[in-house]
Amino acid sequence: MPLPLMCMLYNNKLKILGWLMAEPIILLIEDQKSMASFLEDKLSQKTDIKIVVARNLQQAVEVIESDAKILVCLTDLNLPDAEEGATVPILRKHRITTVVLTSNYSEKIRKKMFDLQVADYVIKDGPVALEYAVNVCLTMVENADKSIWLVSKPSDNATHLRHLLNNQGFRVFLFEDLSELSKAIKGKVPDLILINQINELGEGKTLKLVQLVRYYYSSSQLPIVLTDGAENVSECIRMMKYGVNDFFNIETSTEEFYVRLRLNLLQAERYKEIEYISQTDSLTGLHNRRFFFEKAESFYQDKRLDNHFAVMLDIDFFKQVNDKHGHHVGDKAIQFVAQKIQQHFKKFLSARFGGEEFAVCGSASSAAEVIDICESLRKQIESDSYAETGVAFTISIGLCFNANGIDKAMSLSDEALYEAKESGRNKVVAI
Ligand SMILES: Nc1nc2c(ncn2[C@@H]2O[C@H](COP(=O)(O)OP(=O)(O)OP(=O)(O)O)[C@@H](O)[C@H]2O)c(=O)[nH]1
Repeated sequence: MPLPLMCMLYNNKLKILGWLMAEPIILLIEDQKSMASFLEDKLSQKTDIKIVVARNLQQAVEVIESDAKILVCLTDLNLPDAEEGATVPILRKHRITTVVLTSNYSEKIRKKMFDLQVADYVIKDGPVALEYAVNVCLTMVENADKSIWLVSKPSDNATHLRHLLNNQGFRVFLFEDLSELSKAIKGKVPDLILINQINELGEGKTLKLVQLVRYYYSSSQLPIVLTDGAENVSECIRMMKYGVNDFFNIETSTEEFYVRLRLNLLQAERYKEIEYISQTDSLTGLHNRRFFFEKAESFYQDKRLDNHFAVMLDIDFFKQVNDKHGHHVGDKAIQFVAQKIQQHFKKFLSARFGGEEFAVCGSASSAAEVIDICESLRKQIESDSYAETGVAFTISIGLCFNANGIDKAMSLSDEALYEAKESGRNKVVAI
């Protein structure tokens, strides 16, 4: 049922505390005005998600009971109407991922908070800690998009690990044996695999599992973390030589577990970013030349595929586009052609080679299919370029079929492109 809007005036700004429908928010519970606005500023510099500030437990409860979807809550440990973390059981009862901030360190309270399954417990002892608290909150929000495969037989330990992962907002999938996992790994992969105890799956099975995962994904692409007791440390270290990224001693603290997970996930994310940058042309988002040759090479060697084709294409008189209309219009023209190549050749491998030169290769059902695609691409550029980019231009296309290897394919399609240019441009030539 829609709730009425609830508002409060804070720092001369109107904060809306209720919505007509579920709106994702970050809830910040902090009684000190200056601290609340500092944290709110820091959060809003880093996210567009709405931040709702409550100054005490009563206001927080109003938000919790509204229709808002609370992605994460950053709460002060002591509030005027809730001392020593009395807010936390209420937040946890509503399954809200909770990060606790406190000014005084107490081991007893810290332990109590982790027993209440908070995602983190941060001591407000300076700007670095506050920055950390803000980053942790945002990491919790991002975790909702991350999946972790927990490999374990059902046990108390597995349930405990599952709770720890859920408290950090991860989506958790349980795998009880190797055969289940070997089927799943060929589909959508998780962000991390967590193996609960080395002998859980049976003698030698953990090594098989690690080898299986590593056959498909490197340790930079998909981290594997192993948890076990102190008695199995040497065996776990041995697994790290064969492809396990990290080992976590189950008897140590929850915080250590979370830090290790975060670092492993972060490393994999950074690797993905670097991999993407190294394979992609930044102007168009198409693959770059290096990636194209790497992929095309293996593709040409695949004997199961036939009807190989390779295309080279280039914008006609592109120098004039730049000279007459400026470099930024030239860039727009390149982006427009790239977008159309992606649409017309979406089943195939395409790339920008540099400048206004592009390439495509693949295995088609027939030569006629490829010639048709090239013709419709050429026609669309001719007819739509002016409306889309502010300058009318055309492209020339050269292509070849069944060449002996990608290098030969590229040089033949380049010859065909040269012929298309020499014989008047704005045409498709196949050799
Ligand atoms: N805007 C823009 N221009 C680029 C980029 N890379 C290369 N160029 C320009 O692309 C032009 C290439 O021109 P040419 O190779 O001489 O060929 P053309 O004028 O297209 O003539 P033909 O291919 O013979 O039809 C040069 O003016 C380069 O400066 C880029 O990333 N952006």
